[in-house]
Amino acid sequence: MPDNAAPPVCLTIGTSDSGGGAGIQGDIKALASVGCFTATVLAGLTAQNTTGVLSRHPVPVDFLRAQFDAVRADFDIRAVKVGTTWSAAHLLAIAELLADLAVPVVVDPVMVSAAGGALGGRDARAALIEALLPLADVLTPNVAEARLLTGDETSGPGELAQRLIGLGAPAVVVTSGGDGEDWFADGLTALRLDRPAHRTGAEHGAGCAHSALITGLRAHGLPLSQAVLEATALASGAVRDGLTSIGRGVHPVDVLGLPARAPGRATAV
Ligand SMILES: Nc1ncnc2c1ncn2[C@@H]1O[C@H](COP(=O)(O)OP(=O)(O)OP(=O)(O)O)[C@@H](O)[C@H]1O
Ligand SMILES: Cc1ncc(COP(=O)(O)O)c(N)n1
Repeated sequence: MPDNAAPPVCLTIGTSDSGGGAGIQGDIKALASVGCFTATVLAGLTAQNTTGVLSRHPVPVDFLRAQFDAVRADFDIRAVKVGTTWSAAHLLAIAELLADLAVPVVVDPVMVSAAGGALGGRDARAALIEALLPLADVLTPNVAEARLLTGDETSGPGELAQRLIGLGAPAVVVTSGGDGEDWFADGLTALRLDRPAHRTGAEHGAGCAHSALITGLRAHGLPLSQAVLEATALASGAVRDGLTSIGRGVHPVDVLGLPARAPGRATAV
């Protein structure tokens, strides 16, 4: 008999953030916050903190495959997030590995960090559009990434979302960070997602949390539109509650309510 209380397993394919706020580390926390267990496939490592990306080290594609095979052989994966993936070779391998895994795939095409460091090569653009978009459940770029992907340097998030649908994405959320205007489109509807814009300076990891939360909520079986609305509200709350005492740059978001978990503060269950 299926155990309905068992946490669904999600897989995140992306890159380590040594600063702990974004990337794979951010994904694990965001997925845990919505009751998911997370398996990880690393495509690369960064030497990074809240002030920026200091150094980077892609993982060889063969070793990416080995991680995927190990995880796939042992877990019932319910949803996948693809984050920072570095190169066309990594993206093509990921598309091949995911081709027969019939679960929602959330693609967050990360190319720049909140603190400004480059996180991907330009050759990745064509591979992402040709190989990964056809497998995606939803694509979640920010405005800068949507402009890079479409080559449209001037349009706002609503129009960029429509353009990405035109490039083959089945659904898109274009996020606008502190500008507060995110847009959802799925080919049938286009919707502005109203949410507050918080000025806490704690946005490091917001985009990673947002796409990981959509992934986790999809793993629980929520319809895409509901998963997007809930993830938007939760990611926005994580910026509002961000950890402004941590780091000297763009502070990390907090999806877990860490201050309330300190010894003596936690509510007894
Ligand atoms: N200043 C803010 N106030 C409220 N919510 C925010 C803020 N910044 C980010 N968010 C939340 O985080 C989500 C992602 O936002 P953002 O555009 O900053 O992502 P990003 O980090 O640029 O994305 P990517 O991972 O694609 O690089 C938004 O949908 C929103 O819910
Ligand atoms: C390894 C890695 N992946 C993704 C991001 C983007 O996160 P953000 O734009 O929220 O800083 C990052 N900074 N580092």
